[in-house]
Amino acid sequence: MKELNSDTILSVENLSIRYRGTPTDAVRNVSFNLGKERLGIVGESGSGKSTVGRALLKLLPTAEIKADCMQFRDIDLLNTPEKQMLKVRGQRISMILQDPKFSLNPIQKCGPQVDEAYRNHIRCSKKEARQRTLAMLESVQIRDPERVYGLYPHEVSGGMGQRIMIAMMLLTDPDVVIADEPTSALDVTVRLQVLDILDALVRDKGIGLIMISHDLNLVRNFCDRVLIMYAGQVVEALNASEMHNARHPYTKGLLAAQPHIGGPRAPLPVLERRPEWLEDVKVV
Ligand SMILES: Nc1ncnc2c1ncn2[C@@H]1O[C@H](COP(=O)(O)OP(=O)(O)OP(=O)(O)O)[C@@H](O)[C@H]1O
Repeated sequence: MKELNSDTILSVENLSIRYRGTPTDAVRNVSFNLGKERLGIVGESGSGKSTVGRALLKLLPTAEIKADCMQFRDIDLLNTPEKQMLKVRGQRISMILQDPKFSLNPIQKCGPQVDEAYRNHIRCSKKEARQRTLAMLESVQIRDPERVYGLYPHEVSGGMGQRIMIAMMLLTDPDVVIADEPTSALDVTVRLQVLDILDALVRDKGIGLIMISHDLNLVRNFCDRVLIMYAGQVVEALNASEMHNARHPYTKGLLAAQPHIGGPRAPLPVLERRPEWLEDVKVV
């Protein structure tokens, strides 16, 4: 196992993943470190972003995961038995998914679901869990937590549902949060509120946030660093503020394909893809 320096929470080296029964790796030789920062993983649909996120939590029962290193603090995630993974998952590394509708149980009120998640990890009375839930709901800017506690998932808006999911994920003070398209199902103003909450987690609690998205502009404006994925590989890693200096032709193509409001009217360029980009990838 590697000795991680104090700034590194998570370290991944040459991660490759192949789904059983498929002829090629869905993810190949992906490497990155995560500190107390916002790391974006961006790429088109099918490029392997979510597969990387799920692999970190070993949530891929139908895939083979190989890596030279996949380490969270002093835990070797690759070789950790499932029993210990249960303590890592949801407690020290949490995940938020795109649409709260699919994550919340439709036939149970929202508050008790959060209580239950807490009591799965921490031994405490129902009353203590309820108090913790209400405090967490308040911390994600839900103004009337008592009322929201008693609502069913279909009675809350998408933005409220996503905040409930974030509250659920924060219960155990995780060190790493993997947010997989957390705002794609939300409208623009609610999206900003949710990003604000995630941003505060990095600033105030010092978590490491992995933001998975296909939205280059969102990642560019929100994250500190960005990994660009193309067909299962990271082809470029950049500081978000240096995006305009991208060197890989795929990243340049993605940037050129962004529409500019107010600019001269012109057809958007077609995104070029070349098979040779996948041979001998050196992350630039
Ligand atoms: N359970 C599975 N079995 C087989 N192949 C899969 C499975 N899940 C994903 N894949 C394949 O792995 C590749 C990467 O998929 P993944 O969902 O990680 O991409 P993504 O970049 O997150 O895409 P999206 O933005 O659409 O979610 C795709 O080719 C996909 O078809």
